[in-house]
Amino acid sequence: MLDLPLVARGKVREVYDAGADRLLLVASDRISAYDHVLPTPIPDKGRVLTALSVWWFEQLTPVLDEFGAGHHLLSVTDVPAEVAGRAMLVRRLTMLPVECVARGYLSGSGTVEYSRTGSIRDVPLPAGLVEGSRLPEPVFTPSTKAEVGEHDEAIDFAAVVGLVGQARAEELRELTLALYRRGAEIALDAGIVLADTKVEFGLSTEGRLTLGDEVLTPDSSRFWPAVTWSPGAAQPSYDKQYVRDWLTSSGWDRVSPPPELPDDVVAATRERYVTAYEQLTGRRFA
Ligand SMILES: CCOC(=O)Cn1cc(-c2ncnc(N)c2C#N)cn1
Repeated sequence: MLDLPLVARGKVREVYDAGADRLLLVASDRISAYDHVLPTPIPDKGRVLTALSVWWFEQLTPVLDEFGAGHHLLSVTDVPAEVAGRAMLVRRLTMLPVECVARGYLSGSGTVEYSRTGSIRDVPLPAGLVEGSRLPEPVFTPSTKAEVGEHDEAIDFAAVVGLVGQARAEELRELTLALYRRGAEIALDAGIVLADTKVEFGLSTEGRLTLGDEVLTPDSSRFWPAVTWSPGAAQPSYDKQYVRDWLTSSGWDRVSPPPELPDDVVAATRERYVTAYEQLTGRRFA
């Protein structure tokens, strides 16, 4: 355990108090599937996803600049040795109470909502879309942060206005969609469909809108292999499909504590994270 005060613990990450206006975001090697944290870690997952977030912060800085916004990353080297490579020293922000989700494709809860209403939230969509369909335009589908262990609650744009005001709500929507568009474009060039993503923003001590949290990782986004993309059924997850398929084949009931993963599934899943990083960034994962 780090000798820093723990601020928050998520399924696969922790946030520590790193002193004067700083936090330490630590990514673990834990993996979650079907809303359960699995008992078997995926070696290097934390390091790969941290390296990916750092790279995305670099790639998305021009988009942030267009909006006069910043990001919270300060350092990945000025961190305790025991978490080196899987920790980000970040600026402490006043987080805005909105999970900013952008969807470029129809999937999961989006498909359910669409099949009932022909739209997602307050955004009408054309008829005939199916699971996995690319949307005509990316859609902003915010939610409020749930308590740890609960599901985030979908809210509409009016509710965002109620939380942060009209101007800020519009800024969050436009910036979230701009970040998603740029990320989706870069990802598709690398053979990965970025189906959707969740980003979080806060205000810096100077009152500047600042991108926080992790960015465009397989934990905060749906990554699908572009080569297998085929609307009409659930798309295979780029990184979690081996785990999901093995869990299903194992007969696990998805309620009792999940079983340990076999070594080959662990190794194949680690390889998917490393490959995603190397394909996206063009850099070797050390
Ligand atoms: C364990 C998982 O929980 C979270 O990451 C959510 N969270 C974000 C913060 C935060 N708070 C102030 N400033 C920031 N820069 C951040 C960030 N990122 C706290 N919890």
